[in-house]
Amino acid sequence: MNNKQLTIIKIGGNVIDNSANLHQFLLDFTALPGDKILVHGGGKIATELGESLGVEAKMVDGRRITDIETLRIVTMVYAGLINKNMVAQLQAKGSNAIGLTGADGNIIKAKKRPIIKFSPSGGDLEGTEIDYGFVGDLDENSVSAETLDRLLQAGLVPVLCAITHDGETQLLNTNADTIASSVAVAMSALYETRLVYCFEKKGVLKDVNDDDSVVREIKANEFEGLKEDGTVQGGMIPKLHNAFEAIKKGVSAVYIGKADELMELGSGAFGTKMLK
Ligand SMILES: Nc1ncnc2c1ncn2[C@@H]1O[C@H](COP(=O)(O)OP(=O)(O)O)[C@@H](O)[C@H]1O
Ligand SMILES: CC(=O)N[C@@H](CCC(=O)OP(=O)(O)O)C(=O)O
Repeated sequence: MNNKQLTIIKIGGNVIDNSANLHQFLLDFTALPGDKILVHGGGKIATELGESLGVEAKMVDGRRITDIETLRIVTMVYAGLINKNMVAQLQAKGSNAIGLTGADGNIIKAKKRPIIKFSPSGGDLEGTEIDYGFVGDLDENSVSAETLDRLLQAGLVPVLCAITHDGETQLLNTNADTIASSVAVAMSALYETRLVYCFEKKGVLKDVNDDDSVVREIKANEFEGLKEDGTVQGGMIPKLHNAFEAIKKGVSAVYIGKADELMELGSGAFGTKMLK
């Protein structure tokens, strides 16, 4: 058992898009004790900028089809606009943040997703071939835990965006929930690691329209049933998949909850906790 503790927090695009919510979240993040890493998305902002430039967003199974035009947009939005603004805000709040893509320091090396047959159960796209374009998939060797550890030991707070690379000049777009999960798994070799997904709802909800219907704990073997009965849908499906992957592969604790309730994390009253 590692005695060093680390918290990895992922913040989604709906919170980033609201400046008051983002400001409060970054204050709470700064106040959180101990070593920490922030992973951010920003899908909503990339979609809006794309639309204003005449590039329509195409999502399949919660993942963005990333052609060359889209890759330019997401690189500008995630690695530039969002990442650098977040670092500047964290610096002003007293967190010594350093903003990084997966190419910086070779922190996350991904593999371009091959053209795959899409087979959701009963979906319209069943059997069709999908080319996701410049989307990067991660495996157990993708994240350099040693490099992240060196940054933490230097007193820095890594702020990772959803851009990775293949090591051969190509930048790739990787879902931020997946990055958070893979970083947490890799870091759990060195630290006792907890992973926290923050978004705009109070946790995984029994009824997505009732904000107070939070499910406090979900066991891995309950996930399939929640998908089948429609309790979890859309972006929540890949988020839960990533959450359970992390728990299965050695992360000590995984939570999904509301960004502005982050201060409740230690009290046991924060969001939904994933169980093995
Ligand atoms: N049972 C559920 N509980 C909470 N949210 C759910 C549920 N089922 C589907 N969702 C949807 O999942 C969304 C979160 O997924 P996503 O948009 O990918 O998150 P993020 O903003 O972190 O990227 C919520 O905004 C909500 O609309
Ligand atoms: C491949 C892929 O889908 N990448 C994501 C990366 C951003 C992200 O994950 O943003 P949120 O966390 O705000 O959804 C995308 O471009 O939407």
